[in-house]
Amino acid sequence: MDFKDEYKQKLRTPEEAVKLINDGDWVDYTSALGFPKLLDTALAARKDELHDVNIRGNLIVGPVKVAECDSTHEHFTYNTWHCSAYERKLCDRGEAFFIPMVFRNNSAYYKHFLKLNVAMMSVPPMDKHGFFNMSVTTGVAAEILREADIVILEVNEHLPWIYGGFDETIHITDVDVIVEGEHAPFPPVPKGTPTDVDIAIAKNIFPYFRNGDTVQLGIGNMPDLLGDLLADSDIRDLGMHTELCSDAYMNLALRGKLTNKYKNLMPGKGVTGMVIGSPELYEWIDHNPMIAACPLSYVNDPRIIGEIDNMISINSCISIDLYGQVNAESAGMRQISGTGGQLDFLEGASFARGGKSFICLSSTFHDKDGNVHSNILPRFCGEIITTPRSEVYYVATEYGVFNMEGMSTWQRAEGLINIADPIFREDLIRDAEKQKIWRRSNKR
Ligand SMILES: CC(=O)SCCNC(=O)CCNC(=O)[C@H](O)C(C)(C)COP(=O)(O)OP(=O)(O)OC[C@H]1O[C@@H](n2cnc3c(N)ncnc32)[C@H](O)[C@@H]1OP(=O)(O)O
Ligand SMILES: CCCC(=O)O
Repeated sequence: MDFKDEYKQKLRTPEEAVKLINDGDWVDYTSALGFPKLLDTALAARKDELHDVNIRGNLIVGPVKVAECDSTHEHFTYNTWHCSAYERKLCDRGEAFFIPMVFRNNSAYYKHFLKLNVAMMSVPPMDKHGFFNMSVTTGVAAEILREADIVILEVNEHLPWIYGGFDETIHITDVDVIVEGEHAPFPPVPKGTPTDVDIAIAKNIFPYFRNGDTVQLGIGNMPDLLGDLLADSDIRDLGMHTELCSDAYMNLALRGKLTNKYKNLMPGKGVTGMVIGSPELYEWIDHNPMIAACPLSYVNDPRIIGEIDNMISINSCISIDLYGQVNAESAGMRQISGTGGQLDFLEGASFARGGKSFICLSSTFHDKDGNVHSNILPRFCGEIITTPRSEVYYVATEYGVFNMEGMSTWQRAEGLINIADPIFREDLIRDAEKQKIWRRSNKR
């Protein structure tokens, strides 16, 4: 059969497609812009006739109608692997639940442990060979589609087609149902304005970069800003191996700083799993031969990352305690984001020849009432530990950079207090003394 005929045969309305979902099913929306907006709306409209349907997704900017329409969870329960700013508000309101994970294992969870009845995701239009591209969600999509009993694709002409290393496409013969419809162009992801503190942290890390380094920039304001600083510098021939491709990489490439020339793994190719950013980024990445999208089971595998010479990993966190434990995902017990790929890249960069990993944080946090809190805490009380103290390498604040590798507890306390805000240092010293991690001869 001609692929176009097969396409027509599998074409349904969103309302017809979601009739395939039954009570007790597990449904998957993949991630970020893979979110199937029309199918979600159609599924939410079936609320009263369905019971105990669970949905998984992550990094979705919303609105997710199945989550918002049923706070009783009798009909729908939405579960996220990694909170976007929108999904953290759902969790705050009890309209979503968080699933702890590391991204390198995301495929394995589906392959070995999870029930999955229906996968529904957005994809760009089919090509002439009958393939659909997994686009900005390649990092997680292939395994989800392989493991689902039923695959429903929602065609969205605004999604870019991204060349891949492997597992970046699905053929129409493996798809059960296709839906089409109207989609608005993607709005830009809101970007924070860099603060003086962000700029100071980025400047502190900057001297550690060398021509030819391969760079992973994590999620958040600081990694993005560092990309801009690198683009303005005279550094040359950077490489890209990252879970998330953001605008920073596009800016580096357009300024001639990102060439992937000296990468010893996949030379000439910038490797990514996911893409989140501006409409310009989606335009730039579309059919761009310098990019190879691959599953996160490959991109985030510390053994793969460890093969990349001069691999530099930059990630942010929310708080760190005097023992060096890193919390990058919660404010107290409030779920802010997730472990994501932080641990994967920290481990991988530490294995790499010439590799380095950085955890960045502002030394303080100003709450909504204007009170100032130290982000360097004596000890954690309910915060989630994203990276254990044994895996943390460089830590950077606006006051400096501290290398924790091989350091004793008293050295960690001293090094971290030295990069805390001066107004909190005396209190932290007193806490360190109480916790028996302060040496009498430590600097005061
Ligand atoms: C992508 C790759 O290649 S691999 C891996 C990268 N991934 C990770 O490192 C995962 C974990 N890290 C992250 O999720 C992010 O880097 C973060 C959350 C640490 C920082 O991201 P940013 O977007 O810069 O965070 P931002 O400063 O906007 O704060 C996010 C929220 O946390 C709150 N918050 C931040 N710090 C604190 C604090 N110390 N106390 C209380 N709340 C806080 C903010 O108020 C905000 O909440 P809101 O949305 O209700 O206003
Ligand atoms: C795609 C970014 C999610 C993460 O923090 O790992």
